Amino acid sequence: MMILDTAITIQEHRLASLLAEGVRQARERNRPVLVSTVLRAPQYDPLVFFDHGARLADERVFWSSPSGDMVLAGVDRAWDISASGSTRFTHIATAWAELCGGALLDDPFGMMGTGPILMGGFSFDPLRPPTELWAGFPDGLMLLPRFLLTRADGANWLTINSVITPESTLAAETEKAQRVYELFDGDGELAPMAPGTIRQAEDVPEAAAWQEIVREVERNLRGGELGKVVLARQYRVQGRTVFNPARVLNRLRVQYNDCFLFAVARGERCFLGASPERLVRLRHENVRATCLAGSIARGATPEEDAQLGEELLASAKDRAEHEFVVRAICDNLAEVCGGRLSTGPLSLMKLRNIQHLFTPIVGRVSRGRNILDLVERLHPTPAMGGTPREPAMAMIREYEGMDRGWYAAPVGWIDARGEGEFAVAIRSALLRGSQAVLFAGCGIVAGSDPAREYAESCLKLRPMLSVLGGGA
Ligand SMILES: C=C(O[C@@H]1C=C(C(=O)O)C=C[C@H]1O)C(=O)O
Repeated sequence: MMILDTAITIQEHRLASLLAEGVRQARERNRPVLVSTVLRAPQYDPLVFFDHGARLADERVFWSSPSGDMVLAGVDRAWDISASGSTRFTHIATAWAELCGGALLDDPFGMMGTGPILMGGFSFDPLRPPTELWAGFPDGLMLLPRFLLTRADGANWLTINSVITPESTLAAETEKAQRVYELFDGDGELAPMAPGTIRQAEDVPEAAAWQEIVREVERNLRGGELGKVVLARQYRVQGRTVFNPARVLNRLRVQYNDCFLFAVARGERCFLGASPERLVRLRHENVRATCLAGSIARGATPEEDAQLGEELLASAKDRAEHEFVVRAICDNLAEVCGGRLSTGPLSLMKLRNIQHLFTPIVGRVSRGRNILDLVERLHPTPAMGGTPREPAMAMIREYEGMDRGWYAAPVGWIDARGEGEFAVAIRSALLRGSQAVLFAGCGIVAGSDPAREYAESCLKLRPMLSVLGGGA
């Protein structure tokens, strides 16, 4: 047994015998064998763990549910499952179930968010040809981290995953697993980010051109069959120095703690954000989904703020935009929840610089469902695509003229039982070195005003822009 300063205690003989059994089984069964060990971990900041991971590996993932209730920091890849096209969700779910089927688990605790967990995401539209911007982010990519630090209910857990193939050797697998010690090195603090780190920024397309697109789409919506189409745009930023994802996440954690924080880092690119929008959660057959659509600014005073909230609640246009989302989510979940589905009251979700109309949905599914099945049914909701779904997607392809990549698409995790949680990857940016591409979109309905939609998209860019150093 080896005890380190950081008090991570690994029973190395136990890990070694599990790995040896994995090597034996992989050869005997002539297939990959997943081996997973869960340990108690010290009170170490998962974000520091994520930051240290950059020294060790090209691939890192981060997830935090609102208020940090469940934090997952994954470093290095033990395995991945990628997929393209319209079968991407089922392909990944099937391959994952197969891998978990023959797994060797050493987990005396059984805590949610520990053990074998796949983390990653999907592109918004698998029918749109990909571009260089999103290289390394295919239609679907879920990573099994080699090392996963979980914070749940105030305690930390460390999972070490290995996937052993018939070609693996015990010595190589042991050596890879033991690199975990390097992640707990150092003082456990993140260096702060220097303020004013942005040198230059531009709207893509240019503001007037984007408003022209909104105008044209709005014209199409008047009297047509389409109810709503979401149009997005980019804001491209050039930093003074390379953006460090962990420091950016650290600022998001301070300023947007009520959101889902997520990051998927692959080589020099990192997609990250702070999204207020859950797509769906599945835990013990209980489903939760979020309808979020309809937006207005926060007020400078409590009175003004309350007045703006009232204005949003009374706005027929925003209510219509919101209702499309509620109806679609209920319809899509009704197929699996039947009558065990209920819609909470409409209220306001107040975020740091924007407020939204919000309706929670809860339901129950029968045993054996997996979260990816629910993600497939729900994505894209009319909050990100439009309604009806297919014609709205076709219109986005025709008018938007950009590669959304993983923006506005599902990002999250699934465990070995098929449970997990996905958020919608909005309020997000793709970092690459000292460059960042930020994304924001707005629901367009008949009667939408291009200038107001542009202003709303600016509000939605603000969270990422402020943490990148571009003002409040
Ligand atoms: C598309 C975005 O946000 C979505 C669009 C909203 C709207 O149009 O009112 C509100 C919340 C989100 O569902 C984004 O932030 O990029």
